[in-house]
Amino acid sequence: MKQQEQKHYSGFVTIIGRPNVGKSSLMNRMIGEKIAIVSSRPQTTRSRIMGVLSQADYQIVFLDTPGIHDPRTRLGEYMMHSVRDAMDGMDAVLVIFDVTHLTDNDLTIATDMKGKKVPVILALNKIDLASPEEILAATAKAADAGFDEIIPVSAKTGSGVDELIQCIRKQLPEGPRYFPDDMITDQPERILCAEIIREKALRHLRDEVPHGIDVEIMKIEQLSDRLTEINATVYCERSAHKGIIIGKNGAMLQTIGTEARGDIEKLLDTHVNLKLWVKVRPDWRNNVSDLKNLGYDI
Ligand SMILES: Nc1nc2c(ncn2[C@@H]2O[C@H](COP(=O)(O)OP(=O)(O)OP(=O)(O)O)[C@@H](O)[C@H]2O)c(=O)[nH]1
Repeated sequence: MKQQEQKHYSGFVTIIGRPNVGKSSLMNRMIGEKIAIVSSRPQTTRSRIMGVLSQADYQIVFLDTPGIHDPRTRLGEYMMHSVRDAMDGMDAVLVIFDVTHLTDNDLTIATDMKGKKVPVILALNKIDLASPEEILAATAKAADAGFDEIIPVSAKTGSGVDELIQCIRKQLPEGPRYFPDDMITDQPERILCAEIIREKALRHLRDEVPHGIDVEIMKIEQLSDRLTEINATVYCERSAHKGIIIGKNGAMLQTIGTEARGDIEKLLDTHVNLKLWVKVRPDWRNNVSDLKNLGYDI
């Protein structure tokens, strides 16, 4: 007797939230791999990053967008465009709030979304930092604001994450596998490598060098089955920053390089010979041709 074919569900889900609420962390937790970079500085995520979660009977394609914020520079405007684009053609929207910093302004998103006719799921993240009473109060506030599906989660501990995935899965229509099971992201390796280096740089330099850091991969060359050579340039806006990034006798750059190399070796599954340079590019964030050179699609 022919077995009845199992139904398959699939869809595109955009992730929206203010900077630093944990969008990248939550997506990484759901996908189970490190795709989006995570740092404690707001606005770490600059471009749309796709993550694919494939199971036997469903496939969820996530788009991680930059946080909602005021456009102040051209880069900021670009990020706002990504958020708007990310809403089009979506099967569901995942809104993420930080349960410890829930503002009335955040809650107006529920009203903004009402007209969109897309299922909206709210993840209240960072519940590991809140008491049960605080979580209950935040959930009640969000329900009053009009959110129908509210799931308290912690990207850090994983609590509530399975429930969140099931809630998203229930919103998906029947559909095909859009991507092969083993594909977890559409980001080219050079972007992932650049993001890893930028994450390490931001982690060590968060106070000394503000946001004007970017990384460009100049070369990725596979020298053998077991060794890849990567040359990358770290850009900063001021010459004073260059010295800080390099550090005393090159110590800071070496620390960034060593940490980045470890993560890149895991990602590429080969040994990596990583060479880093630091260059000053004044005002790169407002310069369209520099943004294009750095891979921003503007
Ligand atoms: N305690 C706790 N910290 C978290 C949790 N989720 C994220 N964080 C931390 O919050 C900070 C921001 O996390 P990200 O995932 O980079 O946040 P994001 O929303 O993607 O940030 P942008 O890229 O700036 O939009 C990092 O320091 C994370 O470690 C959580 O569930 N609990």
